[in-house]
Amino acid sequence: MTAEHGPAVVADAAPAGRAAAERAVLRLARPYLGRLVGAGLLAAATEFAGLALMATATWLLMSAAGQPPLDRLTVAIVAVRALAISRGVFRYTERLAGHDAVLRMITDVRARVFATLAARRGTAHRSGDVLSRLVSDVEAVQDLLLRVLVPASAAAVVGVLAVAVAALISPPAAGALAVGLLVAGVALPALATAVTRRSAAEVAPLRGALATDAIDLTHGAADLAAFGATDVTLRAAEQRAHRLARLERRLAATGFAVDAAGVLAAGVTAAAVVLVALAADVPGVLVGVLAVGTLAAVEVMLALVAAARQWTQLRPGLTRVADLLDADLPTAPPATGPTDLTGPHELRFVDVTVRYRAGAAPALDGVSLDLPAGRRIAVVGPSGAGKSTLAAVLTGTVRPASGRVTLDGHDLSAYAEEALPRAVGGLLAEAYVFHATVRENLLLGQAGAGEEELTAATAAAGLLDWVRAQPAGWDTLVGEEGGQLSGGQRQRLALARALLAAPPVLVLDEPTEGLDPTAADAVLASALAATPAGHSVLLISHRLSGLAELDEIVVLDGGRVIQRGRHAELVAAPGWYRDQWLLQAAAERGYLALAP
Ligand SMILES: Nc1ncnc2c1ncn2[C@@H]1O[C@H](COP(=O)(O)OP(=O)(O)OP(=O)(O)O)[C@@H](O)[C@H]1O
Repeated sequence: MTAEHGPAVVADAAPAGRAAAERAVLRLARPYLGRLVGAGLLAAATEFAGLALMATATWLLMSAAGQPPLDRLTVAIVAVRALAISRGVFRYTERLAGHDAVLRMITDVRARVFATLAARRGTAHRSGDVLSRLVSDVEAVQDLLLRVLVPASAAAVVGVLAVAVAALISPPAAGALAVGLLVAGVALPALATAVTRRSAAEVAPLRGALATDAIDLTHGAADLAAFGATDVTLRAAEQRAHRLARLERRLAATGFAVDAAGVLAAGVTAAAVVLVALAADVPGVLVGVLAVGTLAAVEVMLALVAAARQWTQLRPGLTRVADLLDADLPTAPPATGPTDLTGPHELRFVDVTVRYRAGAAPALDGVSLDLPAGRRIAVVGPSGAGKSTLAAVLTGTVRPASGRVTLDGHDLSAYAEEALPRAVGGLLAEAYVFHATVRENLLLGQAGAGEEELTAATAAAGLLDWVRAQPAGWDTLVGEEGGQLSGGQRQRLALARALLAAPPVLVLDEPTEGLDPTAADAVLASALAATPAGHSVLLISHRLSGLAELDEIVVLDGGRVIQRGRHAELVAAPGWYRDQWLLQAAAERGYLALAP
């Protein structure tokens, strides 16, 4: 088994076979099939009422021209009114039934997509990709049903009915109508799909690339300007925009050509039906009815062209949803570990190896560690040594390829995902600060914390003076990702939240990053002092200052433990720790000498 942070399991676009995605969507729709079929029948009734209205009105007008007695027209007059009203009623109920079914189904699908993505939180999806899966891809499922399947099946039903009714008047004319409807309902949609598919396949990634360009050009504006790369990036974005515009123009032009072919098909079919009906000696009024009815029926069938276009555009999204929901999830083994995690704990690493990618050098290589209740250890080492990986293994976000990590003798994977954070947690690398108030960000650590606890944790993190100096105090908004705070304040806020949460095994990954040496020493000392006596601490740090009181210091390099012991022992022995300690001490002496 390799680490959980492996390559994404989700295939992004490869279709699993023809119409496999559509079949998957229909499987999802099964519980709502009754409502969807009802919506389809109502849509067919709407279209048929429209068609019958045109035909009846034509008969009425042409018959009225011969000034027959009024009672011969009464039924048709009533029918015109009834059809006009019923068409509106059918349309309304169809929309109601269709949307009701689809919105219920979409809620299910969105929940399942969310659950699947959450279960794969270790895999490398970009946040934008996750968002698009949850929003636009799921909407593709909705559009497939409401804009493709329901209108297409309604059009097919109406087409068959129109041919059947025309056959009652004149079978040869019905034959001509059938040919016209096949052209409008089969040949033209196939043509529309063929001409749209290639351009649509190019348009979608181009639009995605343009959206990324827009984000890079706005979020990265300062860095692009600093490196003089604004013009080059802007030109690349403009070129993409021009290509997209060209493609969309071509797409629109071919779209218009297909639409024009549809109008032509309606005219030619109507002319053919009239000629065939006249040749078959159909009475004049009925020829008129057939002509207008044909125009209306072809119009209904042309809805299939729009449906086909829509379908082509929806396919990538549908395929992604279907792949996501179809793929077998790596099922977590049932949680067998204890659920009461409130007491003191013993955490052990035995010969733990972590490999992010098969074949790559391990990020942790045979690391063993003992963290009984109340013990405080620091993990130090050069950049890329595996320190954050160790913290990630500890919190259960990365699983080892070999070796064991146990909490109170039970394998970490035996604990329920939601139970583990009650025992192990803290300040992890790049802690997220929410666009909310200081208080709300802190309460995430301990939901019921009162003023006293907030004050203690914030003081220990060295942020209390700043909070008190703010006009809004605890209710100060910190901005998106803490953007209205300095880097150091953001870090202190995240540390205060971790101290407030106070899990029995507290992990602190670089808690003083971004602070100057004096502040860093003070914050580290107060944070350690604020940790209850029976709680163990695993501190990850670049700085070697302030570690003298810790029970053990573990030096990692290239994923291996190269030194371990107390601070005094390590500075006395030759090796990475002593070299680094001397270097850092000299650098900080220089910094302090320069500081005003
Ligand atoms: N998600 C990941 N996918 C692939 N490789 C990773 C991932 N995270 C870390 N690594 C690799 O694992 C190794 C250890 O990384 P880690 O972040 O644990 O080091 P670190 O000691 O915390 O470094 P730093 O002090 O710079 O934060 C590095 O070589 C890194 O490139």
